[in-house]
Amino acid sequence: MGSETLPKLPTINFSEQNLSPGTNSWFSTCIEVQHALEEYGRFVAVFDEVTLEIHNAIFRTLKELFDLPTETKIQNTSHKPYHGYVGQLPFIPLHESLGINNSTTQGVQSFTKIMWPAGNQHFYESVDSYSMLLAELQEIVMRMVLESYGIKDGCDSHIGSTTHPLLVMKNQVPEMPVNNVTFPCHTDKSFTTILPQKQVGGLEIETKDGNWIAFEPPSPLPCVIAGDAFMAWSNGRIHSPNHQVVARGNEERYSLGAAFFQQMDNKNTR
Ligand SMILES: O=C(O)CCC(=O)C(=O)O
Ligand SMILES: [Fe+2]
Repeated sequence: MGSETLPKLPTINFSEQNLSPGTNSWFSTCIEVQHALEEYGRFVAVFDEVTLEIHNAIFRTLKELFDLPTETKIQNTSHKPYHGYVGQLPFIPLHESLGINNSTTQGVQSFTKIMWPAGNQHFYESVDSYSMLLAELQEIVMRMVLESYGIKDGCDSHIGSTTHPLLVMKNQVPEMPVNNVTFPCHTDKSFTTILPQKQVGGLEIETKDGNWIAFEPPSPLPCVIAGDAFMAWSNGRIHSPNHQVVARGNEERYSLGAAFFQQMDNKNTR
């Protein structure tokens, strides 16, 4: 499996100017989003609200979280597989993750209470405000896709209830500095997943023609990946790419996966 760095990542600018519905720049951004999701199933988002300061605060606080004792981390349970605490699994021994359900409602608050019964205002505030921003970006992407497919009348009636589970992850440094897969190849089940990552690298995505490319946008730019729900909803137009994480270098890698699920009312969309 060859791996190379793609010289140009599809990058889309979600600046204020591009976000005014009805303007030419809104419409051309909708087309860019549609094209990137159909051709590549991914893009890098330039979203000014996600500043370097917010980004750095998140990654500092993730270290603090994973440094908690395992006895504390296993208190985070979920009825969904892989959404509670994951760690020390024989087939992914370097990987640890914690799921935060309903991250845009009360989820971050409940999660913070489980991890720090005496409170951790800094963790709560950084993760809560960050997940709100990522949810906002995901809803913009959804609206843009609806618009570019010509589903204009009342986007709101096509967007049902949305859920925003957040996964926070840590991959340890392998003992042997070879290409170790720390998070195996998969597609996401969501509509979209936003993956902000610290500048350590390691995320690889398979292109439609079967090549693996490193996908490493500069901080704080997050990457947006389409998942299986978006592919199914679009009758296969949108591509849900295989991706994986490979350990590189000698630094621990922290990442987030902010998933976006929604119920779509499809009755008027054909
Ligand atoms: O750690 C990453 O960057 C990727 C994680 C991932 O693919 C996922 O959460 O679905
Ligand atoms: Fe994924």
